[in-house]
This record gives sequence, C-alpha cells and structure tokens, in this order.
Amino acid sequence: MSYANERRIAELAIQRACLLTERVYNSQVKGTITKGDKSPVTIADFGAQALIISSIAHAFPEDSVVGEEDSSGLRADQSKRDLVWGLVKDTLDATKELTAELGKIKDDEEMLAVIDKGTHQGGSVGRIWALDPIDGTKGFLRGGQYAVCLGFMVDGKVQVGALVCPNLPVDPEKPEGEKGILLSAIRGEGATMRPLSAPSAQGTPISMSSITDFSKARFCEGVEAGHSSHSEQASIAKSLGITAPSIQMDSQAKYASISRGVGEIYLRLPTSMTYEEKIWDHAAGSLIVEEAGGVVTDIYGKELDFTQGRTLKTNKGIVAALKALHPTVLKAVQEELKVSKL
Ligand SMILES: Nc1ncnc2c1ncn2[C@@H]1O[C@H](COP(=O)(O)O)[C@@H](O)[C@H]1OP(=O)(O)O
Ligand SMILES: [Mg+2]
Ligand SMILES: [Mg+2]
Ligand SMILES: [Mg+2]
Repeated sequence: MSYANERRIAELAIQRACLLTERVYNSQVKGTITKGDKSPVTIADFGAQALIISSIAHAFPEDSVVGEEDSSGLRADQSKRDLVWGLVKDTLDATKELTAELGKIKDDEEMLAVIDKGTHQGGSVGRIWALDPIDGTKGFLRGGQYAVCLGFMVDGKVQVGALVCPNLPVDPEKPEGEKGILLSAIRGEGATMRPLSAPSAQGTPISMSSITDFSKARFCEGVEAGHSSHSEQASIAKSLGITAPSIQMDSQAKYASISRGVGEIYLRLPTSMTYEEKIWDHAAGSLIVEEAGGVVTDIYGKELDFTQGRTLKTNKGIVAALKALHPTVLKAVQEELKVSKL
C-alpha cells in the first residue's frame, strides 16, 4: 500500500503552516511563553499546530495526532490567543485555494479545540500522526534554523515523513542564496527534496553523501549543549579521525542536512539519563535519512521504537549515519560513553 495521499496532504499542510511561522520569524513579536519544562513556545508554534491538525482532521477524520503543544498557555492569555487567531485567520484567507483539500477553522474557540486534538497518547495501534509545529524553538527565537515536522505512523511504524526547513539554502553550495526546502519520504519509496518556492514541482530524489573516509567526514550536531553533549561528541570525532569542524544547527534540519549529503553523521548524545526523546522530534527526520541511505539507531544500536507512546522511552540518544559508516560510528560512541553513561 502506498501512502502517496498522506504524503501529499502532509506536504501541503506543513507548507501552509510555514507561511505563518515565517511571518512570526520575521516579526519582532514572537509572543513567547515558558512552559512547565522551562522550554519556550511561541505564537507561531500554536498557530502552526492549529493549521496542521485541522488539515489532517479534514483529510483523514479518523486519524489521531500526537502534537507537541496544547492550548493551556493560550486559554490563560487572551491577548496571545487573539494574536494566534489573527495569524491563523490571515493564513487561511491567503491560501483559499487550499481550503477544499485542507479545510479551515471557523473561530478562535474551534482553534483551541483543534490544538488540543494533539494530546493523543500515541502507541502501537492504528493511524497516528506525530507533529512538531516548530522544531528547534530556541533556534527560531535566535534567528537560526528550525523545522516544521510531520510524521505519519501505522501501528507504531513511521510510513511517511515531511519536513520544511525554511532557512536551509536550496543549494548548499550557495549558502547566501535562496532559502527554504521541503523534504519528504514514503517508506520503501525513497526521499525527495524541492525548493519551498516551487510548490507544484516534482521533488528531486536525494541521497546521503558517499564519503566513507572519516578524515573527510563531517558531523552535524545541535547548537544547544543542553540537548546533546558537545564535549563527548568532540572526543568521538577525534577517535574516528574526523578533523572537519562540526556543522552546528538547531532542529531536524540536521536530519535534512545529512540526508542530502551535507554532513555524514548526526549524533545526539544524552545529557541526562532521565530525558526521553519525543516522537515528534524524530519521526519525520529519521525516515527521511533511512530512505536516503542512512541508518538511525539509539546509542545502544537499537532501532527507534515509536510504539511506546509520546516519547521514545526505550531508546537513549541518536546515532544517524550513512549505512557504511554506522557500525564504526556506533562503536566509537559506545566506547566513549560506556565509562560515564552505560
Ligand atoms: N534536555 C533536552 N535534551 C534533548 N532534547 C531536548 C531537551 N530539551 C528540549 N529538547 C528538544 O530538542 C529539540 C531541539 O534539538 P536541537 O538541540 O537538536 O536543535 C527540540 O525538539 C527541543 O524541543 P522544541 O521542539 O521545544 O524546540
Ligand atoms: Mg518545544
Ligand atoms: Mg522539537
Ligand atoms: Mg517544537
């Protein structure tokens, strides 16, 4: 069974949401709220979650959604709620040609209810979407990389992944040139990429870099040292003979980057043994890397298990690399971490 229709709706939904996130990215007003876990959420995260879940509910009314955000921050703050509804309404008005396929939201009450359709607990049964309306909110606030991410799972296995990275260059050779790419994949059918500016273009197939010589390989890692250990990453790079400086960027833009051959390895090294990675942070990106010729496991070498609920509670960290490099990278990770962590 091909999931071409799910991929098409996923692409349209995240592109529509990206019009809203870019408007906020380029505005002074971000409307940031600090959540219970101390992480930031902005009016753009809420607006994008509302638009994307309403698209899924319109196209696939029986499906469930595990989304990062809920409406509690907006229910407690009328002015932010008004700001988000203004953004959502403007975006819907500006994209009327998509209403037949993606539907719309009638008022701010419905918008809050739609955001809360993302509170599903996930699991191993049925059709479930994993949504990160803005991945890398800290990067978004800093003017760095972020991604709008949507994965589609059937019985706990990711079948479709779609990512928009609005600030990655279309041509990696021209970092100051046109920005904004959309990547997607269907399991077993490969991964593709196209510029955001060409919504009706056919995606171009992408594949990981073929560099297998570690002295020429490059790491991608997060900007936030609190999300992944930079010092252990540096020791692992040294032990593998990697000399190039690592490419630092926020969000699943790292998965996007290695899947189109910019960087060969992405590591996410646990900074605490209690943090559980969230399914929406990995569903789309991990499938795109696998379909571009990579292998994605945790630091124990275990496959990512999306059947466990809202988090990857049986996994720790991420090791993503070209198939030919992965066993050696994993061994180096385990040698480095076993003293302090395993
Ligand atoms: N303690 C943590 N360890 C690992 N990842 C975290 C932690 N806290 C937040 N995150 C999530 O890490 C991701 C960003 O990763 P990176 O550092 O690679 O850019 C985001 O999804 C962020 O959530 P959010 O979606 O709220 O931004
Ligand atoms: Mg967040
Ligand atoms: Mg995230
Ligand atoms: Mg997020």
